[in-house]
Amino acid sequence: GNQEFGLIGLGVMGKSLARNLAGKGFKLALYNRFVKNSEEQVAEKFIEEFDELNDCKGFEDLGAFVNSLSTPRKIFLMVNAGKVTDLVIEELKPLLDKGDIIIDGGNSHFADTQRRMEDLKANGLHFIGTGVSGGEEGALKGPSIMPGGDKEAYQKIAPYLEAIAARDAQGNGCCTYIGKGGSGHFVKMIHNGIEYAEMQLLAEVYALLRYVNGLSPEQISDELQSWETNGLSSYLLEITHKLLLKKEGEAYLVDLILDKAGNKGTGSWTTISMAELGIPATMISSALFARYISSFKQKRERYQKQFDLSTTKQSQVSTNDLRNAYQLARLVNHQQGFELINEASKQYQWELNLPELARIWTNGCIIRSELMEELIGRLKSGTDFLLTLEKEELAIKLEALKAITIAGIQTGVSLPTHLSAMDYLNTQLFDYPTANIIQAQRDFFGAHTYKRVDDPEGPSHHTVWE
Ligand SMILES: O=C(O)[C@H](O)[C@@H](O)[C@H](O)[C@H](O)COP(=O)(O)O
Repeated sequence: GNQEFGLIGLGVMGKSLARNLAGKGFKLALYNRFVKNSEEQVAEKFIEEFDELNDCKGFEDLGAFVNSLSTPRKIFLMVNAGKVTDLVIEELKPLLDKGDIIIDGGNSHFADTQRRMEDLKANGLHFIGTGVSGGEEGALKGPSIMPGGDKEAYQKIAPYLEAIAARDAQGNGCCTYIGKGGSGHFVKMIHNGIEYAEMQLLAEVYALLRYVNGLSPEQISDELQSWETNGLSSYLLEITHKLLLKKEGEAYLVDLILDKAGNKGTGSWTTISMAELGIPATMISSALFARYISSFKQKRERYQKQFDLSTTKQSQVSTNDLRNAYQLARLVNHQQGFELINEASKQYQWELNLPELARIWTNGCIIRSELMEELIGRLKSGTDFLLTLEKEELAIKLEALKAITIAGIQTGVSLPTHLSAMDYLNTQLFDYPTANIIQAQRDFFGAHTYKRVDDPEGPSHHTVWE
């Protein structure tokens, strides 16, 4: 066939990516399985809707779709992660020829991607697991793309992915070969983890301004907008100050939204991965668990009703402190996220290029921000971003974070990510050992032994404690 690139799955992201690709002049074959009880042919109907899709061909027959593609075939899957992805791959396998390339753009788990890669390799087929970030609008106008897997195969699809990607400050595509195996989906997973904590930090800032300072959503929106000029600009800050202005009649829409946060899995995968890799990205796990706690709405209501405790009236929090605390907590969040990626790169021998990863996250993706621009440089000297701070600057921001977390504790306003940033910093910056007690307790009940401070590299010791 003559169609140069195939795309399977015309959901929200699939349609946006197809229009983006076609808008760049690529001749696409589009496939969407038959939708029950609907006469319409999804792909054909979609093609009729948009001029830029004129050179595209739509299919409901997978065989015809495959035959319409020039070889080696390049087929992009934008279907739900998990079983659906395996199903589509199983249907495709017998129709493909050696050297053909399947690209999975869904939010797949990196272990599934590695499994699929090995299975398809055994059939002479290439598999690229790629993170795609930016939501519906990003996919249409330029997402951030994180492809991992077979480098040779990537060279063959790079022209398509790099053409549709967002542009960084130098005009280069926010798409780069991430590394071997499931590394593309792994870094996308961590992207989402960092996203969770960034979103939660902003929700906590909102809570203090709303419930302690008594500001209206509009006033909070103004305050957050003013932060954009203080090196804090980010996509998430921007959408947060925008959504606070949305009204339904006289009511603010945010006041009509039930406070039970959903999740689709990448945050929990990140939390499992940090436990396996031994990297305490505490802010991400705190953000995930904040969503879990929020989902137990009735239980929370029962507690509030049964105990009806009053909280200490706290004077206003200083917005200066709030901004400084937020800035420091964001740095901790990004440091923890990149430490996790760095450790995975070592343990899984992926040799990831972290400054380059930060570069493709400067635009198109959900965590794009001014800070990410700065991190490109900082990552050249490792992931210890905190160490690059001036002592005075750190001391000022630490005082602010302390004031903010105390305000939360005083008033009962839950601040899980600000608090985990505060505690993470306390453990790093101040020498109040407690793990010696843990070691003694472990040795007491399980003879697990311990090292001695006067001989840290020496033998392990066991004590008969009683
Ligand atoms: O980078 C992105 O474009 C988003 O992160 C995208 O992948 C999706 O919106 C998340 O999966 C939402 O995740 P939750 O449903 O878990 O919040």
